[in-house]
Amino acid sequence: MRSEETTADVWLPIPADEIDDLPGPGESGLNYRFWDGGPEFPADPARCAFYVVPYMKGPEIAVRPLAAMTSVRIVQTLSAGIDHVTPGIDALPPGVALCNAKGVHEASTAELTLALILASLRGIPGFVRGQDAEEWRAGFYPALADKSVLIVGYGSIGAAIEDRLAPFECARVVRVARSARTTARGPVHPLAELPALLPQADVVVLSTPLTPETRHLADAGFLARMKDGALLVNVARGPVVDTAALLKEVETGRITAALDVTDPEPLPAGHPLWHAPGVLVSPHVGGSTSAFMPRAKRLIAGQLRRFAAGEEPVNVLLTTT
Ligand SMILES: NC(=O)c1ccc[n+]([C@@H]2O[C@H](COP(=O)([O-])OP(=O)(O)OC[C@H]3O[C@@H](n4cnc5c(N)ncnc54)[C@H](O)[C@@H]3O)[C@@H](O)[C@H]2O)c1
Ligand SMILES: O=C(O)[C@H](O)COP(=O)(O)O
Repeated sequence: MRSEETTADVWLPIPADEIDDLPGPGESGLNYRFWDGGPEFPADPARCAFYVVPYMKGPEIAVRPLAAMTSVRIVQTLSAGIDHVTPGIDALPPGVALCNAKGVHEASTAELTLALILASLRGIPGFVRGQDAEEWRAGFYPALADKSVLIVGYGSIGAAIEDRLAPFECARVVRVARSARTTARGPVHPLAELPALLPQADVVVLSTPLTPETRHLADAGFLARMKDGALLVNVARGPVVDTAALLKEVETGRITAALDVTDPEPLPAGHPLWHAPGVLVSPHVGGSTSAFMPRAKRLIAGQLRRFAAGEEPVNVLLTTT
């Protein structure tokens, strides 16, 4: 990477001096430019070869500089989901690798999934309200033990959720992904089998990416197939659930829900989901923990070392044509 022709700009949303083990600008020919998603981005986007998309920003920010990045080779997100970047990929030249943050979010998102399942089943939100009101609200609540859990979107996060379910003595963990495969734990069922599997699950976890195929995957028909008393957990993306259909279903008290992601997001004041019966909402914090920054920095440093050495990046989800 040393010659003049290969000297290239890297746009980082984290200052270069805060990331250990980055290839030094002298040795690599890489020229680090800081952009945190603010209104001013570095001059000369046409020189950018490696763009690290600022974290937790919507498409309007993530995508804004893409059209001007005529020599970009790698677009790296710090999120697992790339739905906020895909609206901009048509503007990219061919051969650009779009890489996600596989390895960064699994542990944190799986932890939150367990927290939401346990809190919802065991009635923790009601205890917090009781404590606020100084009321002793004793009762009987469902356990996770002996329950059947269905994970829809069994990828990196789905597998991390299954890892964390292991000590809870569930009756079954059932896995669904786009297509069938076998894992050391057992089969992953194809999406076509979902309608038959839904009525058997006590807890249904959504951990798919948001794609045209998964938008409103949990629609009225999906929700109607869920067992009476079942819990729906969404840690995927808000629009994977049809919010209007979910509101109708929870109003009847037939099912409950725990949502780390909502549609719309952020959920505005006055939205009916805030006070819907049996619905626990967390503000899209699945990946937002102390584990994020060290893991994100390690990913960036590794990708840039590979880039400077002329090696292929990891976590490539697609290459533009
Ligand atoms: N709540 C959060 O803070 C948070 C954090 C990280 C990721 N996420 C979301 O979780 C998603 C999954 O992340 P991952 O790292 O596990 O991705 P992944 O690519 O490893 O796994 C996704 C799985 O979903 C399956 N899938 C895709 N389309 C499907 C469909 N139509 N029906 C059923 N399954 C389908 C795939 O086959 C794959 O097994 C991300 O795309 C992101 O949207 C949310
Ligand atoms: O997909 C993820 O990793 C998290 O949900 C954060 O995604 P975002 O940065 O696209 O909001």
